[in-house]
Amino acid sequence: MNSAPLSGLYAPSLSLLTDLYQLTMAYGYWQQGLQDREAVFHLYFRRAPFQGGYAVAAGLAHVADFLENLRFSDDDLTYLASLRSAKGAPLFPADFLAYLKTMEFRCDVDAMPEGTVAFANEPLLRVRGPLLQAQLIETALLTIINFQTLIATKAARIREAAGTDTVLEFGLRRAQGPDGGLSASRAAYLGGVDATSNVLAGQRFGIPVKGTHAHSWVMAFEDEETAFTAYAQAFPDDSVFLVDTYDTLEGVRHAIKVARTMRANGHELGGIRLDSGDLAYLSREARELLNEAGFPGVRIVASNDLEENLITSLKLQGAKIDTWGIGTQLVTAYNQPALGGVYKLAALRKPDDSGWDFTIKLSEQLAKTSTPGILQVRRYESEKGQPRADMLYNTAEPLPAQLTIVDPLDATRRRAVRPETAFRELLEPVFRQGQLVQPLPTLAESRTRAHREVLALDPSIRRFLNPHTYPVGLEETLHDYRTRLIREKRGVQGG
Ligand SMILES: Nc1ncnc2c1ncn2[C@@H]1O[C@H](COP(=O)(O)OP(=O)(O)OP(=O)(O)O)[C@@H](O)[C@H]1O
Ligand SMILES: O=P(O)(O)OC[C@H]1O[C@H](OP(=O)(O)OP(=O)(O)O)[C@H](O)[C@@H]1O
Ligand SMILES: O=C(O)c1cccnc1
Ligand SMILES: [Mg+2]
Repeated sequence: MNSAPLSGLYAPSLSLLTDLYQLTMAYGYWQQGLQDREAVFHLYFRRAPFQGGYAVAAGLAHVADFLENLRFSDDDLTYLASLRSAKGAPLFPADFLAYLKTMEFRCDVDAMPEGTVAFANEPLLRVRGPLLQAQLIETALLTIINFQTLIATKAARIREAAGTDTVLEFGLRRAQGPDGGLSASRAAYLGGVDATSNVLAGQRFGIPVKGTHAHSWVMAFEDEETAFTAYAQAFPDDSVFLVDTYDTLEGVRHAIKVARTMRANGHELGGIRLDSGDLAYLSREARELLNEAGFPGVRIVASNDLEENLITSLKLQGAKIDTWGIGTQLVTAYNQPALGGVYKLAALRKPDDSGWDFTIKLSEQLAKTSTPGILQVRRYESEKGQPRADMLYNTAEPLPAQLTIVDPLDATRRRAVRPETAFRELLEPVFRQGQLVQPLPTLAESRTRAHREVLALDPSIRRFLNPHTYPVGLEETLHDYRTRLIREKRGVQGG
């Protein structure tokens, strides 16, 4: 069993997609009789990626798929039974494994729909249910949501830079392995690219697939013109010629020559691709050559280690590029290869079932201290639908009539909410008692949402350099409660 088949990616038996400590804690909870104590966890990140001002939530569809299929197969249990303690005894006793065998997922999950714009410290997802189960799923939820949210956010930034130009994702060859590539293609599409070169992603997720040809195609023929002619023969209406194998502008001239023959035969060349050199200069020169030759409709595709800042710079330089092909920088999130999303316990049912104990994780840094409660995120919006401020509040406590939002890092910064301000509640029911409440949005719908939500943000929050911090605060009574809890846990008797 040294090479499990890759074809099983996202297939039913991913129940062991977890860190060992989730299972050892599960056994411990079970041994202590705590397995069914009701618990609430929140999944959130503490800082938006890429030093940006926002993130695009992604991955929920795969989380739902994982949770719907969460059950331990005989193979899973056989494997767990084979694990040994330091002294060689079984790590997990047979009666615990028997418990896992019959266990059925029955948590409630509320989450931001995919494509929702999210900010630091806001729960993207909330899990409520038996402690053992809610804990057990931590790692799978984080690995799915951290990566897809990261890549969807990168794609949204690239979309921002590219404006209405076409963006193609070319990353599979440089992705973090086959699953990295597959997840990245999905998240990149959700975040705003138009198509992918990844055919498996096209098949699995219905993403449009697109592409040109490689240098090796040109090198396989005696000269460039022959290579272009041959490609046009194979794809008379779908040809984009890569022109930089030998000399880029010579390549453009060869492309024009072949394009003339194509036109004489009733076909049009789709585009040319530039993959090296000064893309601003070469694209301008190529555009002029193509226009002069009567081919203003032939598109110019550019690729070569592109990302949002380069696209912005090339546009400022007057580059004449219609389509951006982006690989490595997008699918590996090159400049920030991980999102630090975390999953924290925020409430536990009292042992006598008389109410909740709200829990907090302290940190030296106030920014890393968690927020207790059963949280909801309320987004206040202007009449035009522009987000103004987000408020986290505890749904387990009554809300006061007059709402005030407090900045958790500086309690002197507060704003009163005018009662007539429109708002949306961002966490929506996804699972109840382990059952999917309703079908999730399609990938295309989530992509539309992402586009709409990012564009609704003020440009000061979207900009790449030193973006403005979007206001996210705690409802005042929650803030006061959290402050009290921090004092108590630190052993300080506060008023
Ligand atoms: N006008 C430009 N302004 C800023 N950066 C550019 C410009 N044109 C290209 N670049 C970027 O500069 C980097 C280096 O380009 P260059 O063509 O030298 O790279 P290369 O990968 O070595 O090319 P080759 O395939 O010929 O080896 C790439 O990331 C490319 O996208
Ligand atoms: O640069 P990326 O954003 O990752 O885009 C994908 C790259 O993959 C292809 O070639 P490859 O890099 O394999 O070879 P090349 O650089 O010699 O063209 C393509 O020509 C791009 O350069
Ligand atoms: O179709 C292309 O042009 C392509 C595909 C993958 C990587 N680079 C380019
Ligand atoms: Mg390259």
